[in-house]
Amino acid sequence: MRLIIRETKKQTSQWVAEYIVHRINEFRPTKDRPFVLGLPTGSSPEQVYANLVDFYRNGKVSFKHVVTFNMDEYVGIPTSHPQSYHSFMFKHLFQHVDIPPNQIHLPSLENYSEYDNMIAKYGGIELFLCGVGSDGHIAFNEPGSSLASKTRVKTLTNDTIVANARFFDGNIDAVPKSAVTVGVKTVMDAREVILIADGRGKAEAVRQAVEGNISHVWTVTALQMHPKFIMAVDEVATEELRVKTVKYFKDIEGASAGLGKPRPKL
Ligand SMILES: N[C@@H]1[C@@H](O)[C@H](O)[C@@H](COP(=O)(O)O)O[C@@H]1O
Repeated sequence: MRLIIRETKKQTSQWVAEYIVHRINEFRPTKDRPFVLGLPTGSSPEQVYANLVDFYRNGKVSFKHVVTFNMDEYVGIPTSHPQSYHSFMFKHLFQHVDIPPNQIHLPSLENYSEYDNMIAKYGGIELFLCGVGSDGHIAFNEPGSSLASKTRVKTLTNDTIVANARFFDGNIDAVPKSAVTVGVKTVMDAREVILIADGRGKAEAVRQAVEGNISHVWTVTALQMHPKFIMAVDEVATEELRVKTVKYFKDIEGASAGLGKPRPKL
């Protein structure tokens, strides 16, 4: 894995957005060979989406030949609900860029059993952008989820319901109790995964992802087995990592960017 550490969330988001733009452009997508992008919602990717919209407006990227698959959606609220992930995605990204609506996919009660097949029909996901819950869940793969899971309906843990109540005026009762989510394997099947995490509240999840053992208790740890996995985090999200770990990743990233001083002996 690569661990990219930037001082602030703003800088981390900028790095991730630039990386996505670079990957889309390098791929040279066409109508017959679109770039398939997996996407998350949440506060973590918000700034990334704002940056992608800026890149689009400045002519640096087009989404005309990009096909998207979102990772999750609540069950029990209509897609038109302001807090649905459907609404979130249109508000922050889709309505501002040139992606054709028929190239946008979100999981639902109607399509979830076919969702992994739909992805496979496009040749699989090229790049999956993820966030992570403070309990280490990816998408809505809560602690104890199978690391071999595919898209399905999951019951949300109390921790997640409490964490997401901030989007429902702090009202825990208004938060849906279940969701449709891609599985851990759905994410693992992507050719590349990039995860963004920021803030002190994610520090333990980041520690587990980087230094922990692979475990279904912290489903993010499955990504240690992914052949092409990047974590992009801000400084404060590294606070539970060992100093040595942080130094190691900063050192190799600095060296590979040609910025590094000679590597100190650890
Ligand atoms: N299902 C979503 C995840 O996809 C998201 O990554 C996580 C973190 O959200 P945030 O980025 O708002 O911290 O929480 C939610 O429960």
